[in-house]
Amino acid sequence: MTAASAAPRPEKREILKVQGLSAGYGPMRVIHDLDLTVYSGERVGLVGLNGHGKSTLFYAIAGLTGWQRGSIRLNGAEVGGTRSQGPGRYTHLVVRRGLALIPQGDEIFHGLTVEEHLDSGAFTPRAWKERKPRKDRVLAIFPPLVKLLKTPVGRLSGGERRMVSIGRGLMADASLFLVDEPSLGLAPKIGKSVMEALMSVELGDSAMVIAEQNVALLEGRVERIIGMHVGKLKGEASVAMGFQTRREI
Ligand SMILES: Nc1ncnc2c1ncn2[C@@H]1O[C@H](COP(=O)(O)OP(=O)(O)OP(=O)(O)O)[C@@H](O)[C@H]1O
Repeated sequence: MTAASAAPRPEKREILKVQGLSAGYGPMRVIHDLDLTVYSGERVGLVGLNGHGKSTLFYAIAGLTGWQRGSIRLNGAEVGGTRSQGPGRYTHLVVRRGLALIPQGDEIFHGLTVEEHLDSGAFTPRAWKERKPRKDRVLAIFPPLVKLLKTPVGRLSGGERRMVSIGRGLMADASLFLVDEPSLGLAPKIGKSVMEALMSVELGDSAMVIAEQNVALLEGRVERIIGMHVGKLKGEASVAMGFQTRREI
């Protein structure tokens, strides 16, 4: 296709707009007055050391922290505000607005098969209707799972379980995928291949934020890397534009 006949790139859209977000658990404030915007089609790395609030930011977006205040707009709709009725109370509404959270530590069920896990990720009516082509796409991203579809996940290796956990998240009909430390606990080579698989996901109009402690796994692979330090964001740099990524973590 020539440049002249190529379809114009769609305008990038604000998928997530976080403004003035603070969040924590009980008396503890983990996230401090944080702002973040994520656009359609981009993969953003969120890098920070253990305990600096990456998971808490994801939980706050999902409405799973003990408390939070500030604005979180997902696909233009406010899903933030002050939550006083307990973690998880509004999470289904955030999910309906387009969130898929792929949690740290897999959260899988040992007795269920790989296929049952993948199908469980297609829980909205639209995703369920399209689950066959969705599953094919996930299996193309994680080919080792093809032969394991009928195997209970309790029998899989750590790397295979991570593929199942991420694959289940990718089955969702979501526009924002939050992936929490996909390489955690894996051998370096396996962690790298899981990260490469995430990079091969066709985002289309959706977006992905990947929390990771190891900046080297993200460098040169994502559009932006944002450092997180004691509950605040810092050190944003565009790697795709050829700038040197800062290691402010
Ligand atoms: N459910 C919870 N209840 C109370 N405190 C929590 C809870 N989850 C996390 N914390 C605390 O919040 C702080 C930030 O933790 P968080 O898990 O968000 O950091 P992180 O950057 O994701 O690091 P990690 O790699 O450990 O997940 C830590 O002090 C942690 O102990």
